[in-house]
Amino acid sequence: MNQKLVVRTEPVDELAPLIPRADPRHPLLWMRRGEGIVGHGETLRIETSGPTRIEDAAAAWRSLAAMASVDDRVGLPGTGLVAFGAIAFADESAATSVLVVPSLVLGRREGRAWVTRIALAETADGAGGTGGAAGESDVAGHAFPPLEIPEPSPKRRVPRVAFEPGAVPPPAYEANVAEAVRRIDGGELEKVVLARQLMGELHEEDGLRAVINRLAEDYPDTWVFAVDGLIGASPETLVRVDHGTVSARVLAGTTSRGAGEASDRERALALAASHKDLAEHALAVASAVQRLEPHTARLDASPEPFTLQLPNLWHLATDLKGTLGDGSSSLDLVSAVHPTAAVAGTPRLAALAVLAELEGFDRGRYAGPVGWIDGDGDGEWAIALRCAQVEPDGAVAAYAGCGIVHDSVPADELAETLMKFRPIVEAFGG
Ligand SMILES: C=C(O[C@H]1C=CC=C(C(=O)O)[C@@H]1O)C(=O)O
Repeated sequence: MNQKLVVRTEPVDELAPLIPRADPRHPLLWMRRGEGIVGHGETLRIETSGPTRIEDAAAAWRSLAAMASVDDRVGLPGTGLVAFGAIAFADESAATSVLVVPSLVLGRREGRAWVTRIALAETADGAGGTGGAAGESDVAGHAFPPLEIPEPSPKRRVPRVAFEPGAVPPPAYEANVAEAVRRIDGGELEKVVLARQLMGELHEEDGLRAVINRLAEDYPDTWVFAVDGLIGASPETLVRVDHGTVSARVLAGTTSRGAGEASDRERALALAASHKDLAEHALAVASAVQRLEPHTARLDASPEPFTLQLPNLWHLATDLKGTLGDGSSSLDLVSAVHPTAAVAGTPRLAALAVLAELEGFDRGRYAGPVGWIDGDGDGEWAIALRCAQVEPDGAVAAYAGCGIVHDSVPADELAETLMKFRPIVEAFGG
């Protein structure tokens, strides 16, 4: 007996707001501006690790999807077969990379709402399904349990997690930045992104839904995610594939918000004119373009970086848009672009070596790809920034890092990590 996935998506009346319907203990969620998908249960998971973790996940997903029988009566991004994914940053990380296929997905997009059910079914002949019309009849023959849509739960206060410096406390971070600048000046590399960690403990087992809710309320324009304990609100789209179109948003270069309107505008203007930030940004754009180009028939970048306003800071941003040239899935493109110079540096290998040496801790899934993929390979992936990994024992590790170039100043970079920690620390009640 072989097994294959049977999938049915059907329209339902409004599901808004989505977050109160998420699982409070094991939330699975991908959302921006109130739209997105929430997963419940786990029909199966794919776990990978090591240098080929993304390619292995992409290949496993391709064969699973090819065998699935899908009856999708809505046909929007995020309907039909989907998996939520979180990928470790480094080849040598001890953290696993996962694709989680839920048993129930609740989704909202473009004013429409849907429910997807995903189950494993035995195939008597061992041959599996082939999708299409035959696949649909397989779904029709499958007895899904009666549909139970989780009711929204009342809003709760966020849990209180007290964060302490973890790996690379502030003085060590400043020393790392100074050392990175020395190496850059010595010609070893052009840019390296150095991170540090905060640690805390979550004592409320079912407190994560409130954390996610706070992130979504405070940072509605970011990708709010929860996948296998990785929780965050990232402004950076690593890559998005939708019916042959490809897009990405590259971020690098940061400044604080001003206190009043005039000073805020001045800060944004200064960022847009800062040689240091423009240089840091250009390297991040170049790395993404160079890696995406071989897979696209066309790829356009916004001509000048623009300033992206977030509640906690300003970023320099460049949007990339293009068309797919080679039938890559979104995970294939994730594999091509990760890690960009926004989270590693330039040249890539030299930067990875320097960051591993200076940081000296395992980033886990921080700065790795996080998102979802569907049965056709389309999907949306962000870089896991402004995030924390919550372990089953309640340990919470939050991360933030900065791009270091030749004129970086250690105290300024340390201050920048504080700005970047703000969303996740506040969401945990800090
Ligand atoms: C590495 C992080 O941010 C990256 C993304 C945007 C801006 C960045 C910067 O200005 O340094 C970083 O490259 C982080 O938030 O931990």
